[in-house]
Amino acid sequence: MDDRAASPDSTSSTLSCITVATRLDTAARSSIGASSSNSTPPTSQDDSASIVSDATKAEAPAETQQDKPELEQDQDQNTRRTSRRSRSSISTYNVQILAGTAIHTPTKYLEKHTKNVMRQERAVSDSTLVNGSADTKGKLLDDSTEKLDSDWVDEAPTGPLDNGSEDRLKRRKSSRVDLLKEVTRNAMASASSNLGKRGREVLESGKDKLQALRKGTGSLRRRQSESTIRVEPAPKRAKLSTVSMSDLPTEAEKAQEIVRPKVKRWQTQGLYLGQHRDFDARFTESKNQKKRKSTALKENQVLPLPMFAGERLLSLPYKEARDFKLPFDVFSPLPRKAKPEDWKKTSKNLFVGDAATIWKKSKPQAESYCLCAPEEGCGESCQNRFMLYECDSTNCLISPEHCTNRAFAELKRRSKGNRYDYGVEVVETEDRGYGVRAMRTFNPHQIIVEYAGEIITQEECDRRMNNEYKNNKCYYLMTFHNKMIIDATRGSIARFVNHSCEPNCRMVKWTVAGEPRMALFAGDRGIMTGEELTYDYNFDPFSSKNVQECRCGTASCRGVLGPRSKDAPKAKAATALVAGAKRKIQEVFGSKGSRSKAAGPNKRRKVATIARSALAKAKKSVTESQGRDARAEKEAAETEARSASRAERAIRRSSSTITVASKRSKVLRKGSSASLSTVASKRTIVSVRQTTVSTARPGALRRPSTKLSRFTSAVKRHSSAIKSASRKSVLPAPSSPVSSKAAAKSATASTPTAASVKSKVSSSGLRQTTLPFKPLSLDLSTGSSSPLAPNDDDIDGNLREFAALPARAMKRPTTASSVRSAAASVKKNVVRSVRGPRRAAAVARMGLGLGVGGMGGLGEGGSGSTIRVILGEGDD
Ligand SMILES: C[S@@+](CC[C@H](N)C(=O)[O-])C[C@H]1O[C@@H](n2cnc3c(N)ncnc32)[C@H](O)[C@@H]1O
Repeated sequence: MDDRAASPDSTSSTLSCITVATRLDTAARSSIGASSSNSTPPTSQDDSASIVSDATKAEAPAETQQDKPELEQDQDQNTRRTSRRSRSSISTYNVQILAGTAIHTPTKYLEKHTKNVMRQERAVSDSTLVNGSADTKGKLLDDSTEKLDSDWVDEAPTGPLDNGSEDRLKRRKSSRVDLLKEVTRNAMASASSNLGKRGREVLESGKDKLQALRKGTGSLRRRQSESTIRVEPAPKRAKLSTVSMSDLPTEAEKAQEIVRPKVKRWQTQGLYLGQHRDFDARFTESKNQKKRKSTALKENQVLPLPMFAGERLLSLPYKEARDFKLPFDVFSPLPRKAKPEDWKKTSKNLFVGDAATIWKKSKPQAESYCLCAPEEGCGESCQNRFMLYECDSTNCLISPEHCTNRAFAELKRRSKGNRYDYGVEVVETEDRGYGVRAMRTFNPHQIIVEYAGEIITQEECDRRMNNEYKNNKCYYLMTFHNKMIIDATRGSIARFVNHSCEPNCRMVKWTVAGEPRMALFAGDRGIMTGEELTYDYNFDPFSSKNVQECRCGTASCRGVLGPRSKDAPKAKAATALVAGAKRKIQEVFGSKGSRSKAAGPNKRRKVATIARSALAKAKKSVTESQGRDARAEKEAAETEARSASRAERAIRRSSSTITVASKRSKVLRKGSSASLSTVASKRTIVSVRQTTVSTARPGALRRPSTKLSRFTSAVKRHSSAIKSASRKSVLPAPSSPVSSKAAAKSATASTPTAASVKSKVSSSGLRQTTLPFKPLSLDLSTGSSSPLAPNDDDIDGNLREFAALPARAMKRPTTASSVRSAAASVKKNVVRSVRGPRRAAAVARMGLGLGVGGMGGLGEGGSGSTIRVILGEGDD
């Protein structure tokens, strides 16, 4: 070990010290790579090349800087690149070796001739020095400093080594140091021919420096001489060459050496092992594989790992499955891909055949506009929401970011995202064919997926049922709009959603940009990831033949796909039983007067007893089934009556206390040359009856009633608001009259109270007992309004849509100033709606000179906590 300490021979430093000839470096590396047997085991399959790499790691001792002379340390610092430690992890791949083109010295040869090599080191050094090609720093070999200095060499023992040294030499097992020496020797030998003039000069100067150093540094010299030097007297150069040449491997040997397969060492422990559930880290991979194949390995049923426990619970057959859900962030179910074969996909409604024509003719005329303020965000009180109209830029003033009533727009956005944004997938169920599962959570009432398909007429549906689908087990038909039908045989994923008597979703029809569209929405509880999506089909089987057993497995399962009142098939079965029994009796006893003579009296008696009991049973069954029917019908009737009375009450209350007006009006102007004439407020016609959600659904009865109850509570809130407003507020007269007529009007209405406003509203005919509202025309020039003719759209080509009343103007104009500002903003909008040369006139009339010409009635809004300004008869 001393010799190592004395000579800084770490591989890295050795290599880095060859600054003048980079080829030496390359040669040295290739030799190392070729002959190293001390590689680090590879850690992956692709890492086989690493078997031959990284020879620099293992055995070179850590050298200490204190052991070196000062100058040497300086030189080291200047020339050394990175530390051995930091380089050790870098795998080096010797391309020459891998390609089989490297000229190298096999390890075998090196080991065999270790001794020779050791002995010849000195000779090599000498010879290279003669040729002027030694390493400049004299650090390549342990004892290179000795070789450079003849005095020093003289001090070294020249005879046979002492016993200790010889032993140590014998004990040396590793060929590494020898290898390094061999490499260096080769490098130096080749350097002698490769070095140019300059290189040789550097070499010489290095030699001089070392000599100077030696002279001045007695301590180093002493240390060197004290150390056991294992170098033997230099053999003759001729001998070296003879030995080297004779022992060089032949070409065949080299080739064999190169192609010899490298043994791959597999990692048996570590982070990425045991990723499959049957892996046991205590065993080898092969043993694990064997175990996996044998059925003997049973999963720990009591305490399985959490991830596997969750998976197991979720994958149990649904009857055994426990009521258990892992949160999404703990267990994200991997999609079990089901690929339905005959599914032609489309995510948009396609009108087919006559349906397109019918659709164009029967486009819904009714419109809805919302009056929500931005802070309300089109929430529960939004009129559009209430009417199942989606808000958009044409019917809502709120920006899309703040409006929460744009479900289909959200769906469109989501469909452009990734599959988890989209959030649903087809899965195979145990006993109901395919189904749909949520891949994410959904909030209560959030849109999930659109039910899209081909829109066909009833006739086309019949044709398809009788021809194309006559052998089908599943139909994907749903009543849509105006007696049209959505056929989702070619349709969206929603067609796979199964029925449940306790569903977690609802299928709802909305009007989006004037078109009806169906979509599946989350129910009141919301949806968890992994949950199967279901809705109540309220299936109409058309005939008893089509009645299907329900396998939803819920507590309140009705037993069939359809409403409970469809117990009719059972009743029918009972009736058939009675008829069968009667027939039997007749067969036995024969018809009246012609009793069968064939049967003996005993047999007749026996059969008669059986027949009587059968008849009694059948009758009992009929009675029971009739009783069930009656009860079901009674229940249905009660529910309907309850809903109807609730609806009636709500309407009565609403009509007695408020007048709901739509926000959007249309300004109709008669294009006379002289004046800005008639501005008609064409009121939106909406009907509560339009809230039919989807056809033939008892749920549809419930839904409007829920809506109505919400509506009713909104109405109540407004009633109390108006009452308190009427107590508080006194509305002053508008400050600047519009015209003499308007001035007169405003004078008469100088101090309108809430009550007077109410009475005014009622006298103007705006007060409605039933919806829809009567449309009014508003004459700005005269300040009067009158009910519009039913078809008032033909006023003239200057018809313009009245810019919606700003939401601000809708908010509680209970004080004089707020009323004034509301009125002003109405006027501004009227003016804004006028374009072209008449605008100036309008501005003149409505704006500066004219001021506020009096407000319409102050009524209660239909929703939320706002009180809405209504342009009524006699108003500007
Ligand atoms: C619109 S498809 C639903 C998707 C269907 N499971 C499939 O594989 O294509 C309706 C059919 O699914 C089956 N189905 C849906 N819900 C069911 C339930 N709760 N019980 C039994 N069958 C059901 C019935 O065969 C029904 O006719």
